[in-house]
Amino acid sequence: MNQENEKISFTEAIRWQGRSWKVLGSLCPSLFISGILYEVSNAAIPLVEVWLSARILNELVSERDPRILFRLVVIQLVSSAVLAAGRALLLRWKNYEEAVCSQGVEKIYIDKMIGMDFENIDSQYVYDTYSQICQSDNWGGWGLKDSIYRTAQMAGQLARIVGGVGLSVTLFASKVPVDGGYGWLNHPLCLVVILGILLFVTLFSFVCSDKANGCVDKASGEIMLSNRFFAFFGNMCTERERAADLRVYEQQENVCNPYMERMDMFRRGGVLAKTFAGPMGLWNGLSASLSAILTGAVYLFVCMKAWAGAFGVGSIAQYVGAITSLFLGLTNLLRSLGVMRFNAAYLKNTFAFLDIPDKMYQGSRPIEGTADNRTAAGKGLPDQPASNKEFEIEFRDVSFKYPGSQDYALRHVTMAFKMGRRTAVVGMNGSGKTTFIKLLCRMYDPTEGQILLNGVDIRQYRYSDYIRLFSVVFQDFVLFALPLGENVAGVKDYDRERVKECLEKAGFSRRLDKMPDGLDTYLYKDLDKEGVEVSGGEAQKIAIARTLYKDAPFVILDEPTAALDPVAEMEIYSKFNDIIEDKTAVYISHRLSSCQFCDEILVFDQGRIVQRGSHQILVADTKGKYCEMWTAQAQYYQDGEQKFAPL
Ligand SMILES: Nc1ncnc2c1ncn2[C@@H]1O[C@H](COP(=O)(O)OP(=O)(O)OP(=O)(O)O)[C@@H](O)[C@H]1O
Repeated sequence: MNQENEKISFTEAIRWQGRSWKVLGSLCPSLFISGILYEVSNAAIPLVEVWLSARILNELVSERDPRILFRLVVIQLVSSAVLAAGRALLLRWKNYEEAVCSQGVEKIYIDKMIGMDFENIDSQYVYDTYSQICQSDNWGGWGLKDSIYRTAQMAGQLARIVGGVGLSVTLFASKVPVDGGYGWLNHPLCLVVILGILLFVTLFSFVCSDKANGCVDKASGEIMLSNRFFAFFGNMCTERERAADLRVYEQQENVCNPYMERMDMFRRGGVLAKTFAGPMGLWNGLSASLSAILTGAVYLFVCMKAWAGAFGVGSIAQYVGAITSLFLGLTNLLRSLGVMRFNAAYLKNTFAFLDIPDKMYQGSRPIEGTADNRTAAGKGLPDQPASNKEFEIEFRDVSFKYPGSQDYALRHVTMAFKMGRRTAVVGMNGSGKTTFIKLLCRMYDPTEGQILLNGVDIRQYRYSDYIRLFSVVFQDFVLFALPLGENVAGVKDYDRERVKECLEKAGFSRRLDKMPDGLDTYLYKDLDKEGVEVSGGEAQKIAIARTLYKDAPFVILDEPTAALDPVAEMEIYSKFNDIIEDKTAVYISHRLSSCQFCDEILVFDQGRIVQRGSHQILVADTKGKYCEMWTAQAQYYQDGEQKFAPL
């Protein structure tokens, strides 16, 4: 990131800042208003207080009129109370808006990720860009969030400058009596020298703090990489799914700790410590000493003018406060501009992520009969998914390479799904079965060839309509830590009877009876401490029920019974026809005996369909791949039977 930062010019930084204002302005306009008002009040309140205090002090050392003094003290007290209360209210408003906006910014990324072309999710570039955003946010709130705070702070700094100028004008305008020997203080050169010192110290102090920031900037690449390692190994050690492996293979000691120890960054005497204690500390120290020198110079000048009789002693506090405010405002404004430029590199990365083009799901052709019928209200609507007889899908000479891969995962696949029929897809590991399903669901588009729905290229259809044609249990399906019923229905407002029916068909009814809150029982404990843990097989049954509830014309089951016990597996197979009804079913399994009930079996080998037909036909071809796999499996079972039969 530091190399990026070097390349970003100030004009470009303003461009990225402008873009972020546009995004944030529509996302959380109230945060801009509350943030700016809060920072301005923060800058203005001390100036008001110092001005009133100066009036009181001047009165004390001059006329000492009790009525005026009383009035001034009351004004001071009331205004302090009102301003403090106003600032507290503004802070409350700003904090609230910040929390809302922070969620909004996260939502921007979530929406982008969810709406993204599936193939992009797999891409290394997307992964890197997104991790960079998360890391910079975790590390220092860099990116969109910083751009909001920076804007508000700059407004506050401007207010400090304006206030400082306003309160210090009379310092330069008021003349000392010429006969006291201090007449030279009225000389315009004196004003020029004082302003020159102010300007020089401001600029030099800015340069010092910029150098100090530069030290962190230089280390930022390493810091983020270390953060990434730390987060990765740190999270790994706390993941429940890894707990067993970590213990059995002592991975904490052998993998996590050595990696974390190798990271020099956060250790005593490491890169970060050296950066803070070394040049960065020195630059910051120099900047602070210069500020002190400036304050000293201002005190001297102001006191001399007061001594010479240009104004009352009370005004000393006002002028010192005003000049300090002016100096702080100027330095911090310059610093903020520098930080804005620094942050531009993170904004650039953020927009590189948000601008990743989504090309895949551009089709607009509607598919009749594909309304979402999962809600309770949706059930029974005339626009439910029509019978599968209306949908025929054909692969026409489809070949496919994963993005960035040189090898074809599928080669010249040509086939059509016969309506209402069951198709089994079998093959060795890595032969292309899951890839075939991913293309069918349009997670990816073919590299060559076409997939057609009712004779039309599927790219032309509206994706939301197209995906409603499928119910899929993926090999690596995931359930939500939400109530069981919502997991099955995929919506909050669902038809409870239908969910129960689907769970029963999937063989989950006995477990459902034991669920403390029935369909309302939370799965896992992430969101509810009373949530229940389900076994791998039970989770698979819930995933099958989810498939049934969706009631789509195509049902795809990728290794649907891999985690089921033999009884549950047998139940699913014996009820398979009832479960699937008249839908088109695609079934991937390594257990060839379970494919026998299918009308057609497609045998994949190295991305090609090398055989197709019914079990009887395929098994009869003794030189074919299917027969080879079948014999290997049958052998295993026969051996087993021989071994265990006597028992
Ligand atoms: N995201 C990916 N990027 C690159 N290559 C991939 C990706 N996913 C799979 N592959 C490759 O594509 C080929 C086919 O994989 P696929 O997952 O379709 O096989 P499969 O037949 O389903 O295997 P299994 O029986 O083990 O589930 C494999 O060589 C695999 O390494």
